[in-house]
Amino acid sequence: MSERIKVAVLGAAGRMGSTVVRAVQGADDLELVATLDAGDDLSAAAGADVAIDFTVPAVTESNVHALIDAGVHVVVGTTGWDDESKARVRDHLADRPGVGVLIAPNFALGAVFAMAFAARAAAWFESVEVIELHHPDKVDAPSGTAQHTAAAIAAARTAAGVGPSPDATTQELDGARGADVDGVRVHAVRLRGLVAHEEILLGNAGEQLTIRHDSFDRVSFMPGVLLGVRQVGSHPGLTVGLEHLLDLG
Ligand SMILES: NC(=O)c1ccc[n+]([C@@H]2O[C@H](COP(=O)([O-])OP(=O)(O)OC[C@H]3O[C@@H](n4cnc5c(N)ncnc54)[C@H](O)[C@@H]3O)[C@@H](O)[C@H]2O)c1
Ligand SMILES: O=C(O)C1=N[C@H](C(=O)O)CCC1
Repeated sequence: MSERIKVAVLGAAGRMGSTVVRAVQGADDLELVATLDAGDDLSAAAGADVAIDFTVPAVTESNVHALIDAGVHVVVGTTGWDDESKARVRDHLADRPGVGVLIAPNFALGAVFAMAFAARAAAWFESVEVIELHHPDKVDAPSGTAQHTAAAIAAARTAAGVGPSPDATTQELDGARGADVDGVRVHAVRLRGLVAHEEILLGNAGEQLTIRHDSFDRVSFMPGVLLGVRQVGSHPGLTVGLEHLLDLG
């Protein structure tokens, strides 16, 4: 058998991190060499080939820079990334050829396909809005997935020369029309009992297309996380979105 990939998990005590630890332990080609949570010394991850970060938006970027310095590939599921923080990682990686970082707002395969289908359809519908629905312990809104979805929809509509969704609202309570992500309205629901869900609503005169994805359990993210771990070393530089590993990018 070829050598196993040495894996470190950051945020290992969390909802996602603990699920990832079990998934790595269950994979014959992976070896769990470090589990870290808040307060642990990041240098414990330096012996890994790949580190997986499911921490919190406030710390994920500094974790990634430290791991790049240590020459460790990184698979990032933590959300909260913006254009500036991604640009800083891209610049850092330019000085560390061979190191790969994959940032994916959603590792559930169905969610990645839902985003891709929505972006393809978006140029053909007059109206489009995104609704994301999550458990109430989530700290960021709107979800990273919804922002990634809206950005892809906006890019597809711009490329096709489609204008903004029609909206006659002139009077509103703050927030009633949701957040504006690249011109696409995004609404966030927080409800006990939910895990991670997204609907993309597309409307034309006389018809509606609804694309919906549901993660009922965090195990849904594991095939995508493991795919990222196995492939990140062959994708030097920064990759944003699992779609690029599924030939959907
Ligand atoms: N990409 C995806 O598919 C996907 C799926 C689910 C969740 N997420 C994202 O993953 C992140 C984590 O979600 P969660 O539900 O597991 O949160 P959580 O709060 O359950 O877990 C976060 C963990 O990170 C730990 N942590 C905090 N600071 C740390 C540090 N400096 N070093 C190491 N660990 C640290 C916390 O103690 C906690 O155990 C969120 O940003 C969430 O949006 C992404
Ligand atoms: O539970 C969370 O938190 C999730 N966060 C990601 C996001 O913000 O898109 C992915 C789904 C679950």
